[in-house]
Amino acid sequence: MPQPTFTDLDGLRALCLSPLPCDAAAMRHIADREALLTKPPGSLGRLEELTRWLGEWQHRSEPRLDHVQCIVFAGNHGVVAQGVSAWPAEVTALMVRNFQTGGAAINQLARVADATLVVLPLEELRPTQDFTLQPAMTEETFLRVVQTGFAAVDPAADLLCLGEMGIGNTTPAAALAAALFGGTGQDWAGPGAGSDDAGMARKVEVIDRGLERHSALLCDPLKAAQCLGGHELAAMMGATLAARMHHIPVLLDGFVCTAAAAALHALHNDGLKHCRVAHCSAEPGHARLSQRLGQKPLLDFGLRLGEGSGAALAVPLLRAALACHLGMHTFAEAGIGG
Ligand SMILES: O=C(O)c1ccc[n+]([C@@H]2O[C@H](COP(=O)([O-])O)[C@@H](O)[C@H]2O)c1
Ligand SMILES: Cc1cc2nc[nH]c2cc1C
Repeated sequence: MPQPTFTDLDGLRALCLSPLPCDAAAMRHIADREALLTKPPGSLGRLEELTRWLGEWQHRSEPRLDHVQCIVFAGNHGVVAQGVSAWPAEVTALMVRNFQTGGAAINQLARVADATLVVLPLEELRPTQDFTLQPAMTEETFLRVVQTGFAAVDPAADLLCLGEMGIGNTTPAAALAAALFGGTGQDWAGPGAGSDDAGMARKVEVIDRGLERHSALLCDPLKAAQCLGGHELAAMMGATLAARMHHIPVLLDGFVCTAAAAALHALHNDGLKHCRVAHCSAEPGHARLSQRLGQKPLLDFGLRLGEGSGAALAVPLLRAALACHLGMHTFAEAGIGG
């Protein structure tokens, strides 16, 4: 498939609204085999549903997980100047270096998941604009980072794990969630990477000011993502869209990643059907956000790290689902039953 070029929001919107290439026949084939395996029907619970989901989106009646790609997008945020994070913006670049030298949690979890890790700092880590004063990104910058995210996806991947790093990014994520699903800063803000009560109060107020400033545009999910989001959020949205076009199922990570992808759901009710929320973050808004997307996170481990950590952690679960589906004997093969 040729790489699309996003020159305006309407072109991007058209792709977001284009038909969803799922494969119902592959899913039926998997369900038919599942019924023959040596176990009471349905007894492998959600593992069975996950195998069908992989086949439906990979377009394979025998799904594979030979090549798992994990992408961590990194960006900085203008709103950090307003004291919305417990950490200074410089930590974003320092953590990118840590990813590149193998020292972060995601390096270990990606290795355990047998995933190829790609780390992509966006816009040379220049911060977005402060969204309480102006749109976080111009339309041009927004489209450029969406495109970068789209292009980062390996079309040959069997599964994509998405993650991010960006000091301050739980603030744009909460603002975007409020814009897409309603509510205020109070409804969607959480402690992020460790904000105290005073930091949380600043965050709530910053989100509310952003919602107020851009209120005229927020009925459009793409405008909301441009005005309130961030570089790494826009790139994750682009990567999620690319994965759908390339028939690659996606594991979304925590609150920030899910909020970024949620714009696709807001544009089209089925826009995230090829995605699963991998875990429920301890960030309080994440459970509600997952619910609004009709998603039940696969794991609930109290993680609140980002980096794609929860997505990588869920990969062995998918490998387990496939191992059972592909490796088990049927009743006939095992000589059980009449
Ligand atoms: O996505 C999540 O569930 C999540 C929850 C808490 C913190 N984070 C990470 O923490 C950073 C943002 O926190 P903050 O407080 O600076 O907005 C950013 O690098 C995220 O990857 C991410
Ligand atoms: C140290 C640190 C590591 C992170 N990884 C993702 N977000 C993070 C935020 C901080 C502060």
